[in-house]
Amino acid sequence: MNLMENMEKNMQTFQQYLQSQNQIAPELRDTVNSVVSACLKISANVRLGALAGVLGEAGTGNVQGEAQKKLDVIANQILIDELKQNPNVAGLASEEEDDFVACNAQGEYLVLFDPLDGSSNIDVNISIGTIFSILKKDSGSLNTEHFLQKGSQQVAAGYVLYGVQTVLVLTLKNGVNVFTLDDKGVFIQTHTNPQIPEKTAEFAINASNQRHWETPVQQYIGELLAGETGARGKNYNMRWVASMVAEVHRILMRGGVFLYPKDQRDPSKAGKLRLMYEANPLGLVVEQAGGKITNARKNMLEIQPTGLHQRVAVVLGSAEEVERVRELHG
Ligand SMILES: O=P(O)(O)OC[C@H]1O[C@](O)(COP(=O)(O)O)[C@@H](O)[C@@H]1O
Ligand SMILES: [Mg+2]
Ligand SMILES: [Mg+2]
Repeated sequence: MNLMENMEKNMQTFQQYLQSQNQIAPELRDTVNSVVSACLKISANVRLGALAGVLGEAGTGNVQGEAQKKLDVIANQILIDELKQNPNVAGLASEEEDDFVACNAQGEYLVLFDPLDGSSNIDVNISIGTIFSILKKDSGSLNTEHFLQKGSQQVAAGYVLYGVQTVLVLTLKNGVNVFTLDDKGVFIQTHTNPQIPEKTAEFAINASNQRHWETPVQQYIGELLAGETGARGKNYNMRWVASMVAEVHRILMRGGVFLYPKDQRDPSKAGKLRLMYEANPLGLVVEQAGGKITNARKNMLEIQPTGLHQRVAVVLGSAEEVERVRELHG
């Protein structure tokens, strides 16, 4: 079936979808729209890569001591410029900014984002993405406390995956919708309410860290690797893209379990991934699609944040596997 025939099957554009969501405030819809507009601009840069001179190192580092790629910096600036222009946005927080950035005093919403997730894949043409979380701002002059809300309080969240196809995945807390970027630069709705199956036989973990894992993770992965001869009684396959956003999309489309556990490389760190702009927004998408997300002990979305750049252990995906990991952690 070609694109025209597909369009005739009443597939709606992202704009039509957003306008139809009148259960949410117009100001929130407008905020979501600004994030998506910024992602379209990021997508244009990602797509051209070396032709636009945007690959390679920026030569700078972020607050977390990570080297920034040129595209990390470009994507961050595109989002900041777009969001500052929107009167509904009170402030933003980004992986690439030390502190929050105040936007418009009268704004009611806060946007938190990882401008580009999967930085190690930028220069090698493997899927990367922008992850975003939107919170409602409480009254008072803007301070860090306004941002430190539990994941369950997010009012919208999602990601744009710059992959083989560019897809926008959005939840407004009434399920999940997936939109695919067409050849005219328009997002068209392509999946409504995908469901993550409860059971799976596919897992994702960076196995090069095995010697640093804690006992419950060693035990869990041991069970999976034992396959049909072990306690789980079935064979498992493994995938590791090294872009969490791409792993989550695979899990959204066909199930699976993803782990980035706490390990002993740096015992002072609770994990590698960040709660506010990686785990929470992707967690809301996963939960809205029937999956689960935990820090191996409790529901991710019920963790009270203590810092904008707080790190967490992450286990997410098909419910049966996430529950097994939690069980092994006692
Ligand atoms: O290189 P590692 O340790 O496997 O880590 C990969 C993980 O790091 C991340 O790239 C972290 O995100 P950033 O690229 O935004 O820093 C995740 O997307 C991914 O799952
Ligand atoms: Mg990231
Ligand atoms: Mg990043």
